[in-house]
Amino acid sequence: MRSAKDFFRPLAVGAPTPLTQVPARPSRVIHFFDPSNPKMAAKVPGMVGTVDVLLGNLEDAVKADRKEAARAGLVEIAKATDFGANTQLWTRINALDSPWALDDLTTLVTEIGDKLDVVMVPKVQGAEDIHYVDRLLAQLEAKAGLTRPILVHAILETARGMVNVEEICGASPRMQGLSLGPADLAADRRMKTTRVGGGHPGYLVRTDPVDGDVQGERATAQQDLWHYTIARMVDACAMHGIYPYYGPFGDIQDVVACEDQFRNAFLLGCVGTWSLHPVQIEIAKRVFSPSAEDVAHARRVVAAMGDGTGAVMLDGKMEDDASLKQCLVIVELAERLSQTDPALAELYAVEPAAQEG
Ligand SMILES: CC(C)(COP(=O)(O)OP(=O)(O)OC[C@H]1O[C@@H](n2cnc3c(N)ncnc32)[C@H](O)[C@@H]1OP(=O)(O)O)[C@@H](O)C(=O)NCCC(=O)NCCSC(=O)C[C@H](O)C(=O)O
Ligand SMILES: [Mg+2]
Repeated sequence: MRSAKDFFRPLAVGAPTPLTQVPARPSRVIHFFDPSNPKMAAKVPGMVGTVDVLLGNLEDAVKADRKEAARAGLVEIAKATDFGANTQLWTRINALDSPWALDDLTTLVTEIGDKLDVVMVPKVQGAEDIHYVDRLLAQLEAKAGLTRPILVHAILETARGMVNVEEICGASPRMQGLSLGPADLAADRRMKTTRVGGGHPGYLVRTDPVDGDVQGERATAQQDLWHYTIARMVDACAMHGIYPYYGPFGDIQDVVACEDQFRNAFLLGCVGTWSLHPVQIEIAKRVFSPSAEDVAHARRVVAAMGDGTGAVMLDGKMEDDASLKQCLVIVELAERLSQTDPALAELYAVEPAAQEG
């Protein structure tokens, strides 16, 4: 473990100084594309400004014999594309135990490191994986002459990674956030699901029998398979000042259940999610932006609470310091999103002066 004094020192001579705070840029939707797929790659320039993050995926979903093509394709796209101020470029590299991860990092940082905001690392098991990437990134940044550090995002998709979630979040000042990898995590945990995220109709609770009639009609309610996992991620991220995200929802056609899954994650504290197909982009943006009603209510509470102390009644409900703090989360998120999204600025009626602050 590094001492507190060393924690924010560069890990290689000439590497940029680590950030003490993760930049709070909108990342409601992390849109995955396969850079080796010509049809998807052609769509990327047109998606700039419509998604918060464009992620060139090099790992799973890219066939083994397309790994080099995907890496080269991402370099080409990054060099040719102006991502503007409101869309970040991220990548998901191959797993650290694969034959491709080292070349992924070496090529991407030296070729397009100046355009790359975040490297997503899959199947992170513990702090040792982050330490490895941290040092390597510092060496490569120094070699490439980069002036700002590339951040790291870990995917939780093993039981060991989940058990070590707190140490992963705190392993480096580069840590930007965590995503849930429900498909790999389910397999590693030996869960009996066969889906990429989402629920399962068999995971339910049933009301008690009436008059001992166990065969009688009894209401059931499907439960959320991911509640425990997401809640743990959210706490670990909040503790370390980094951001939690849901992950993939593989049933592309079921836009209704997709929205439900995204909203559960939003309500529990996640700041964004992945989109795997263009149809999921608008869902993610809508769900991870607070509603106009919630923003208006939150502002009323903030106004009613004055100096923030004491308790007041508003619409028959008690408001105090703790509800004020929840409302400030909503108001601050709305103001941050309004700075990059004119439609939301209008929806939330944010004054231009507030947008600049
Ligand atoms: C899921 C898909 C394979 C579906 O692709 P396709 O069959 O081509 O869908 P459509 O015909 O509906 O596509 C319509 C047009 O849209 C383009 N398209 C599709 N997806 C994308 C995209 N992601 N970005 C940009 N453009 C896209 C198609 O090319 C069509 O174009 P056109 O013909 O010109 O109209 C496909 O969507 C896909 O591969 N998506 C990404 C999948 C992915 O990244 N998977 C990895 C992340 S999930 C994971 O890894 C699990 C996780 O790690 C865990 O453990 O849980
Ligand atoms: Mg996975």
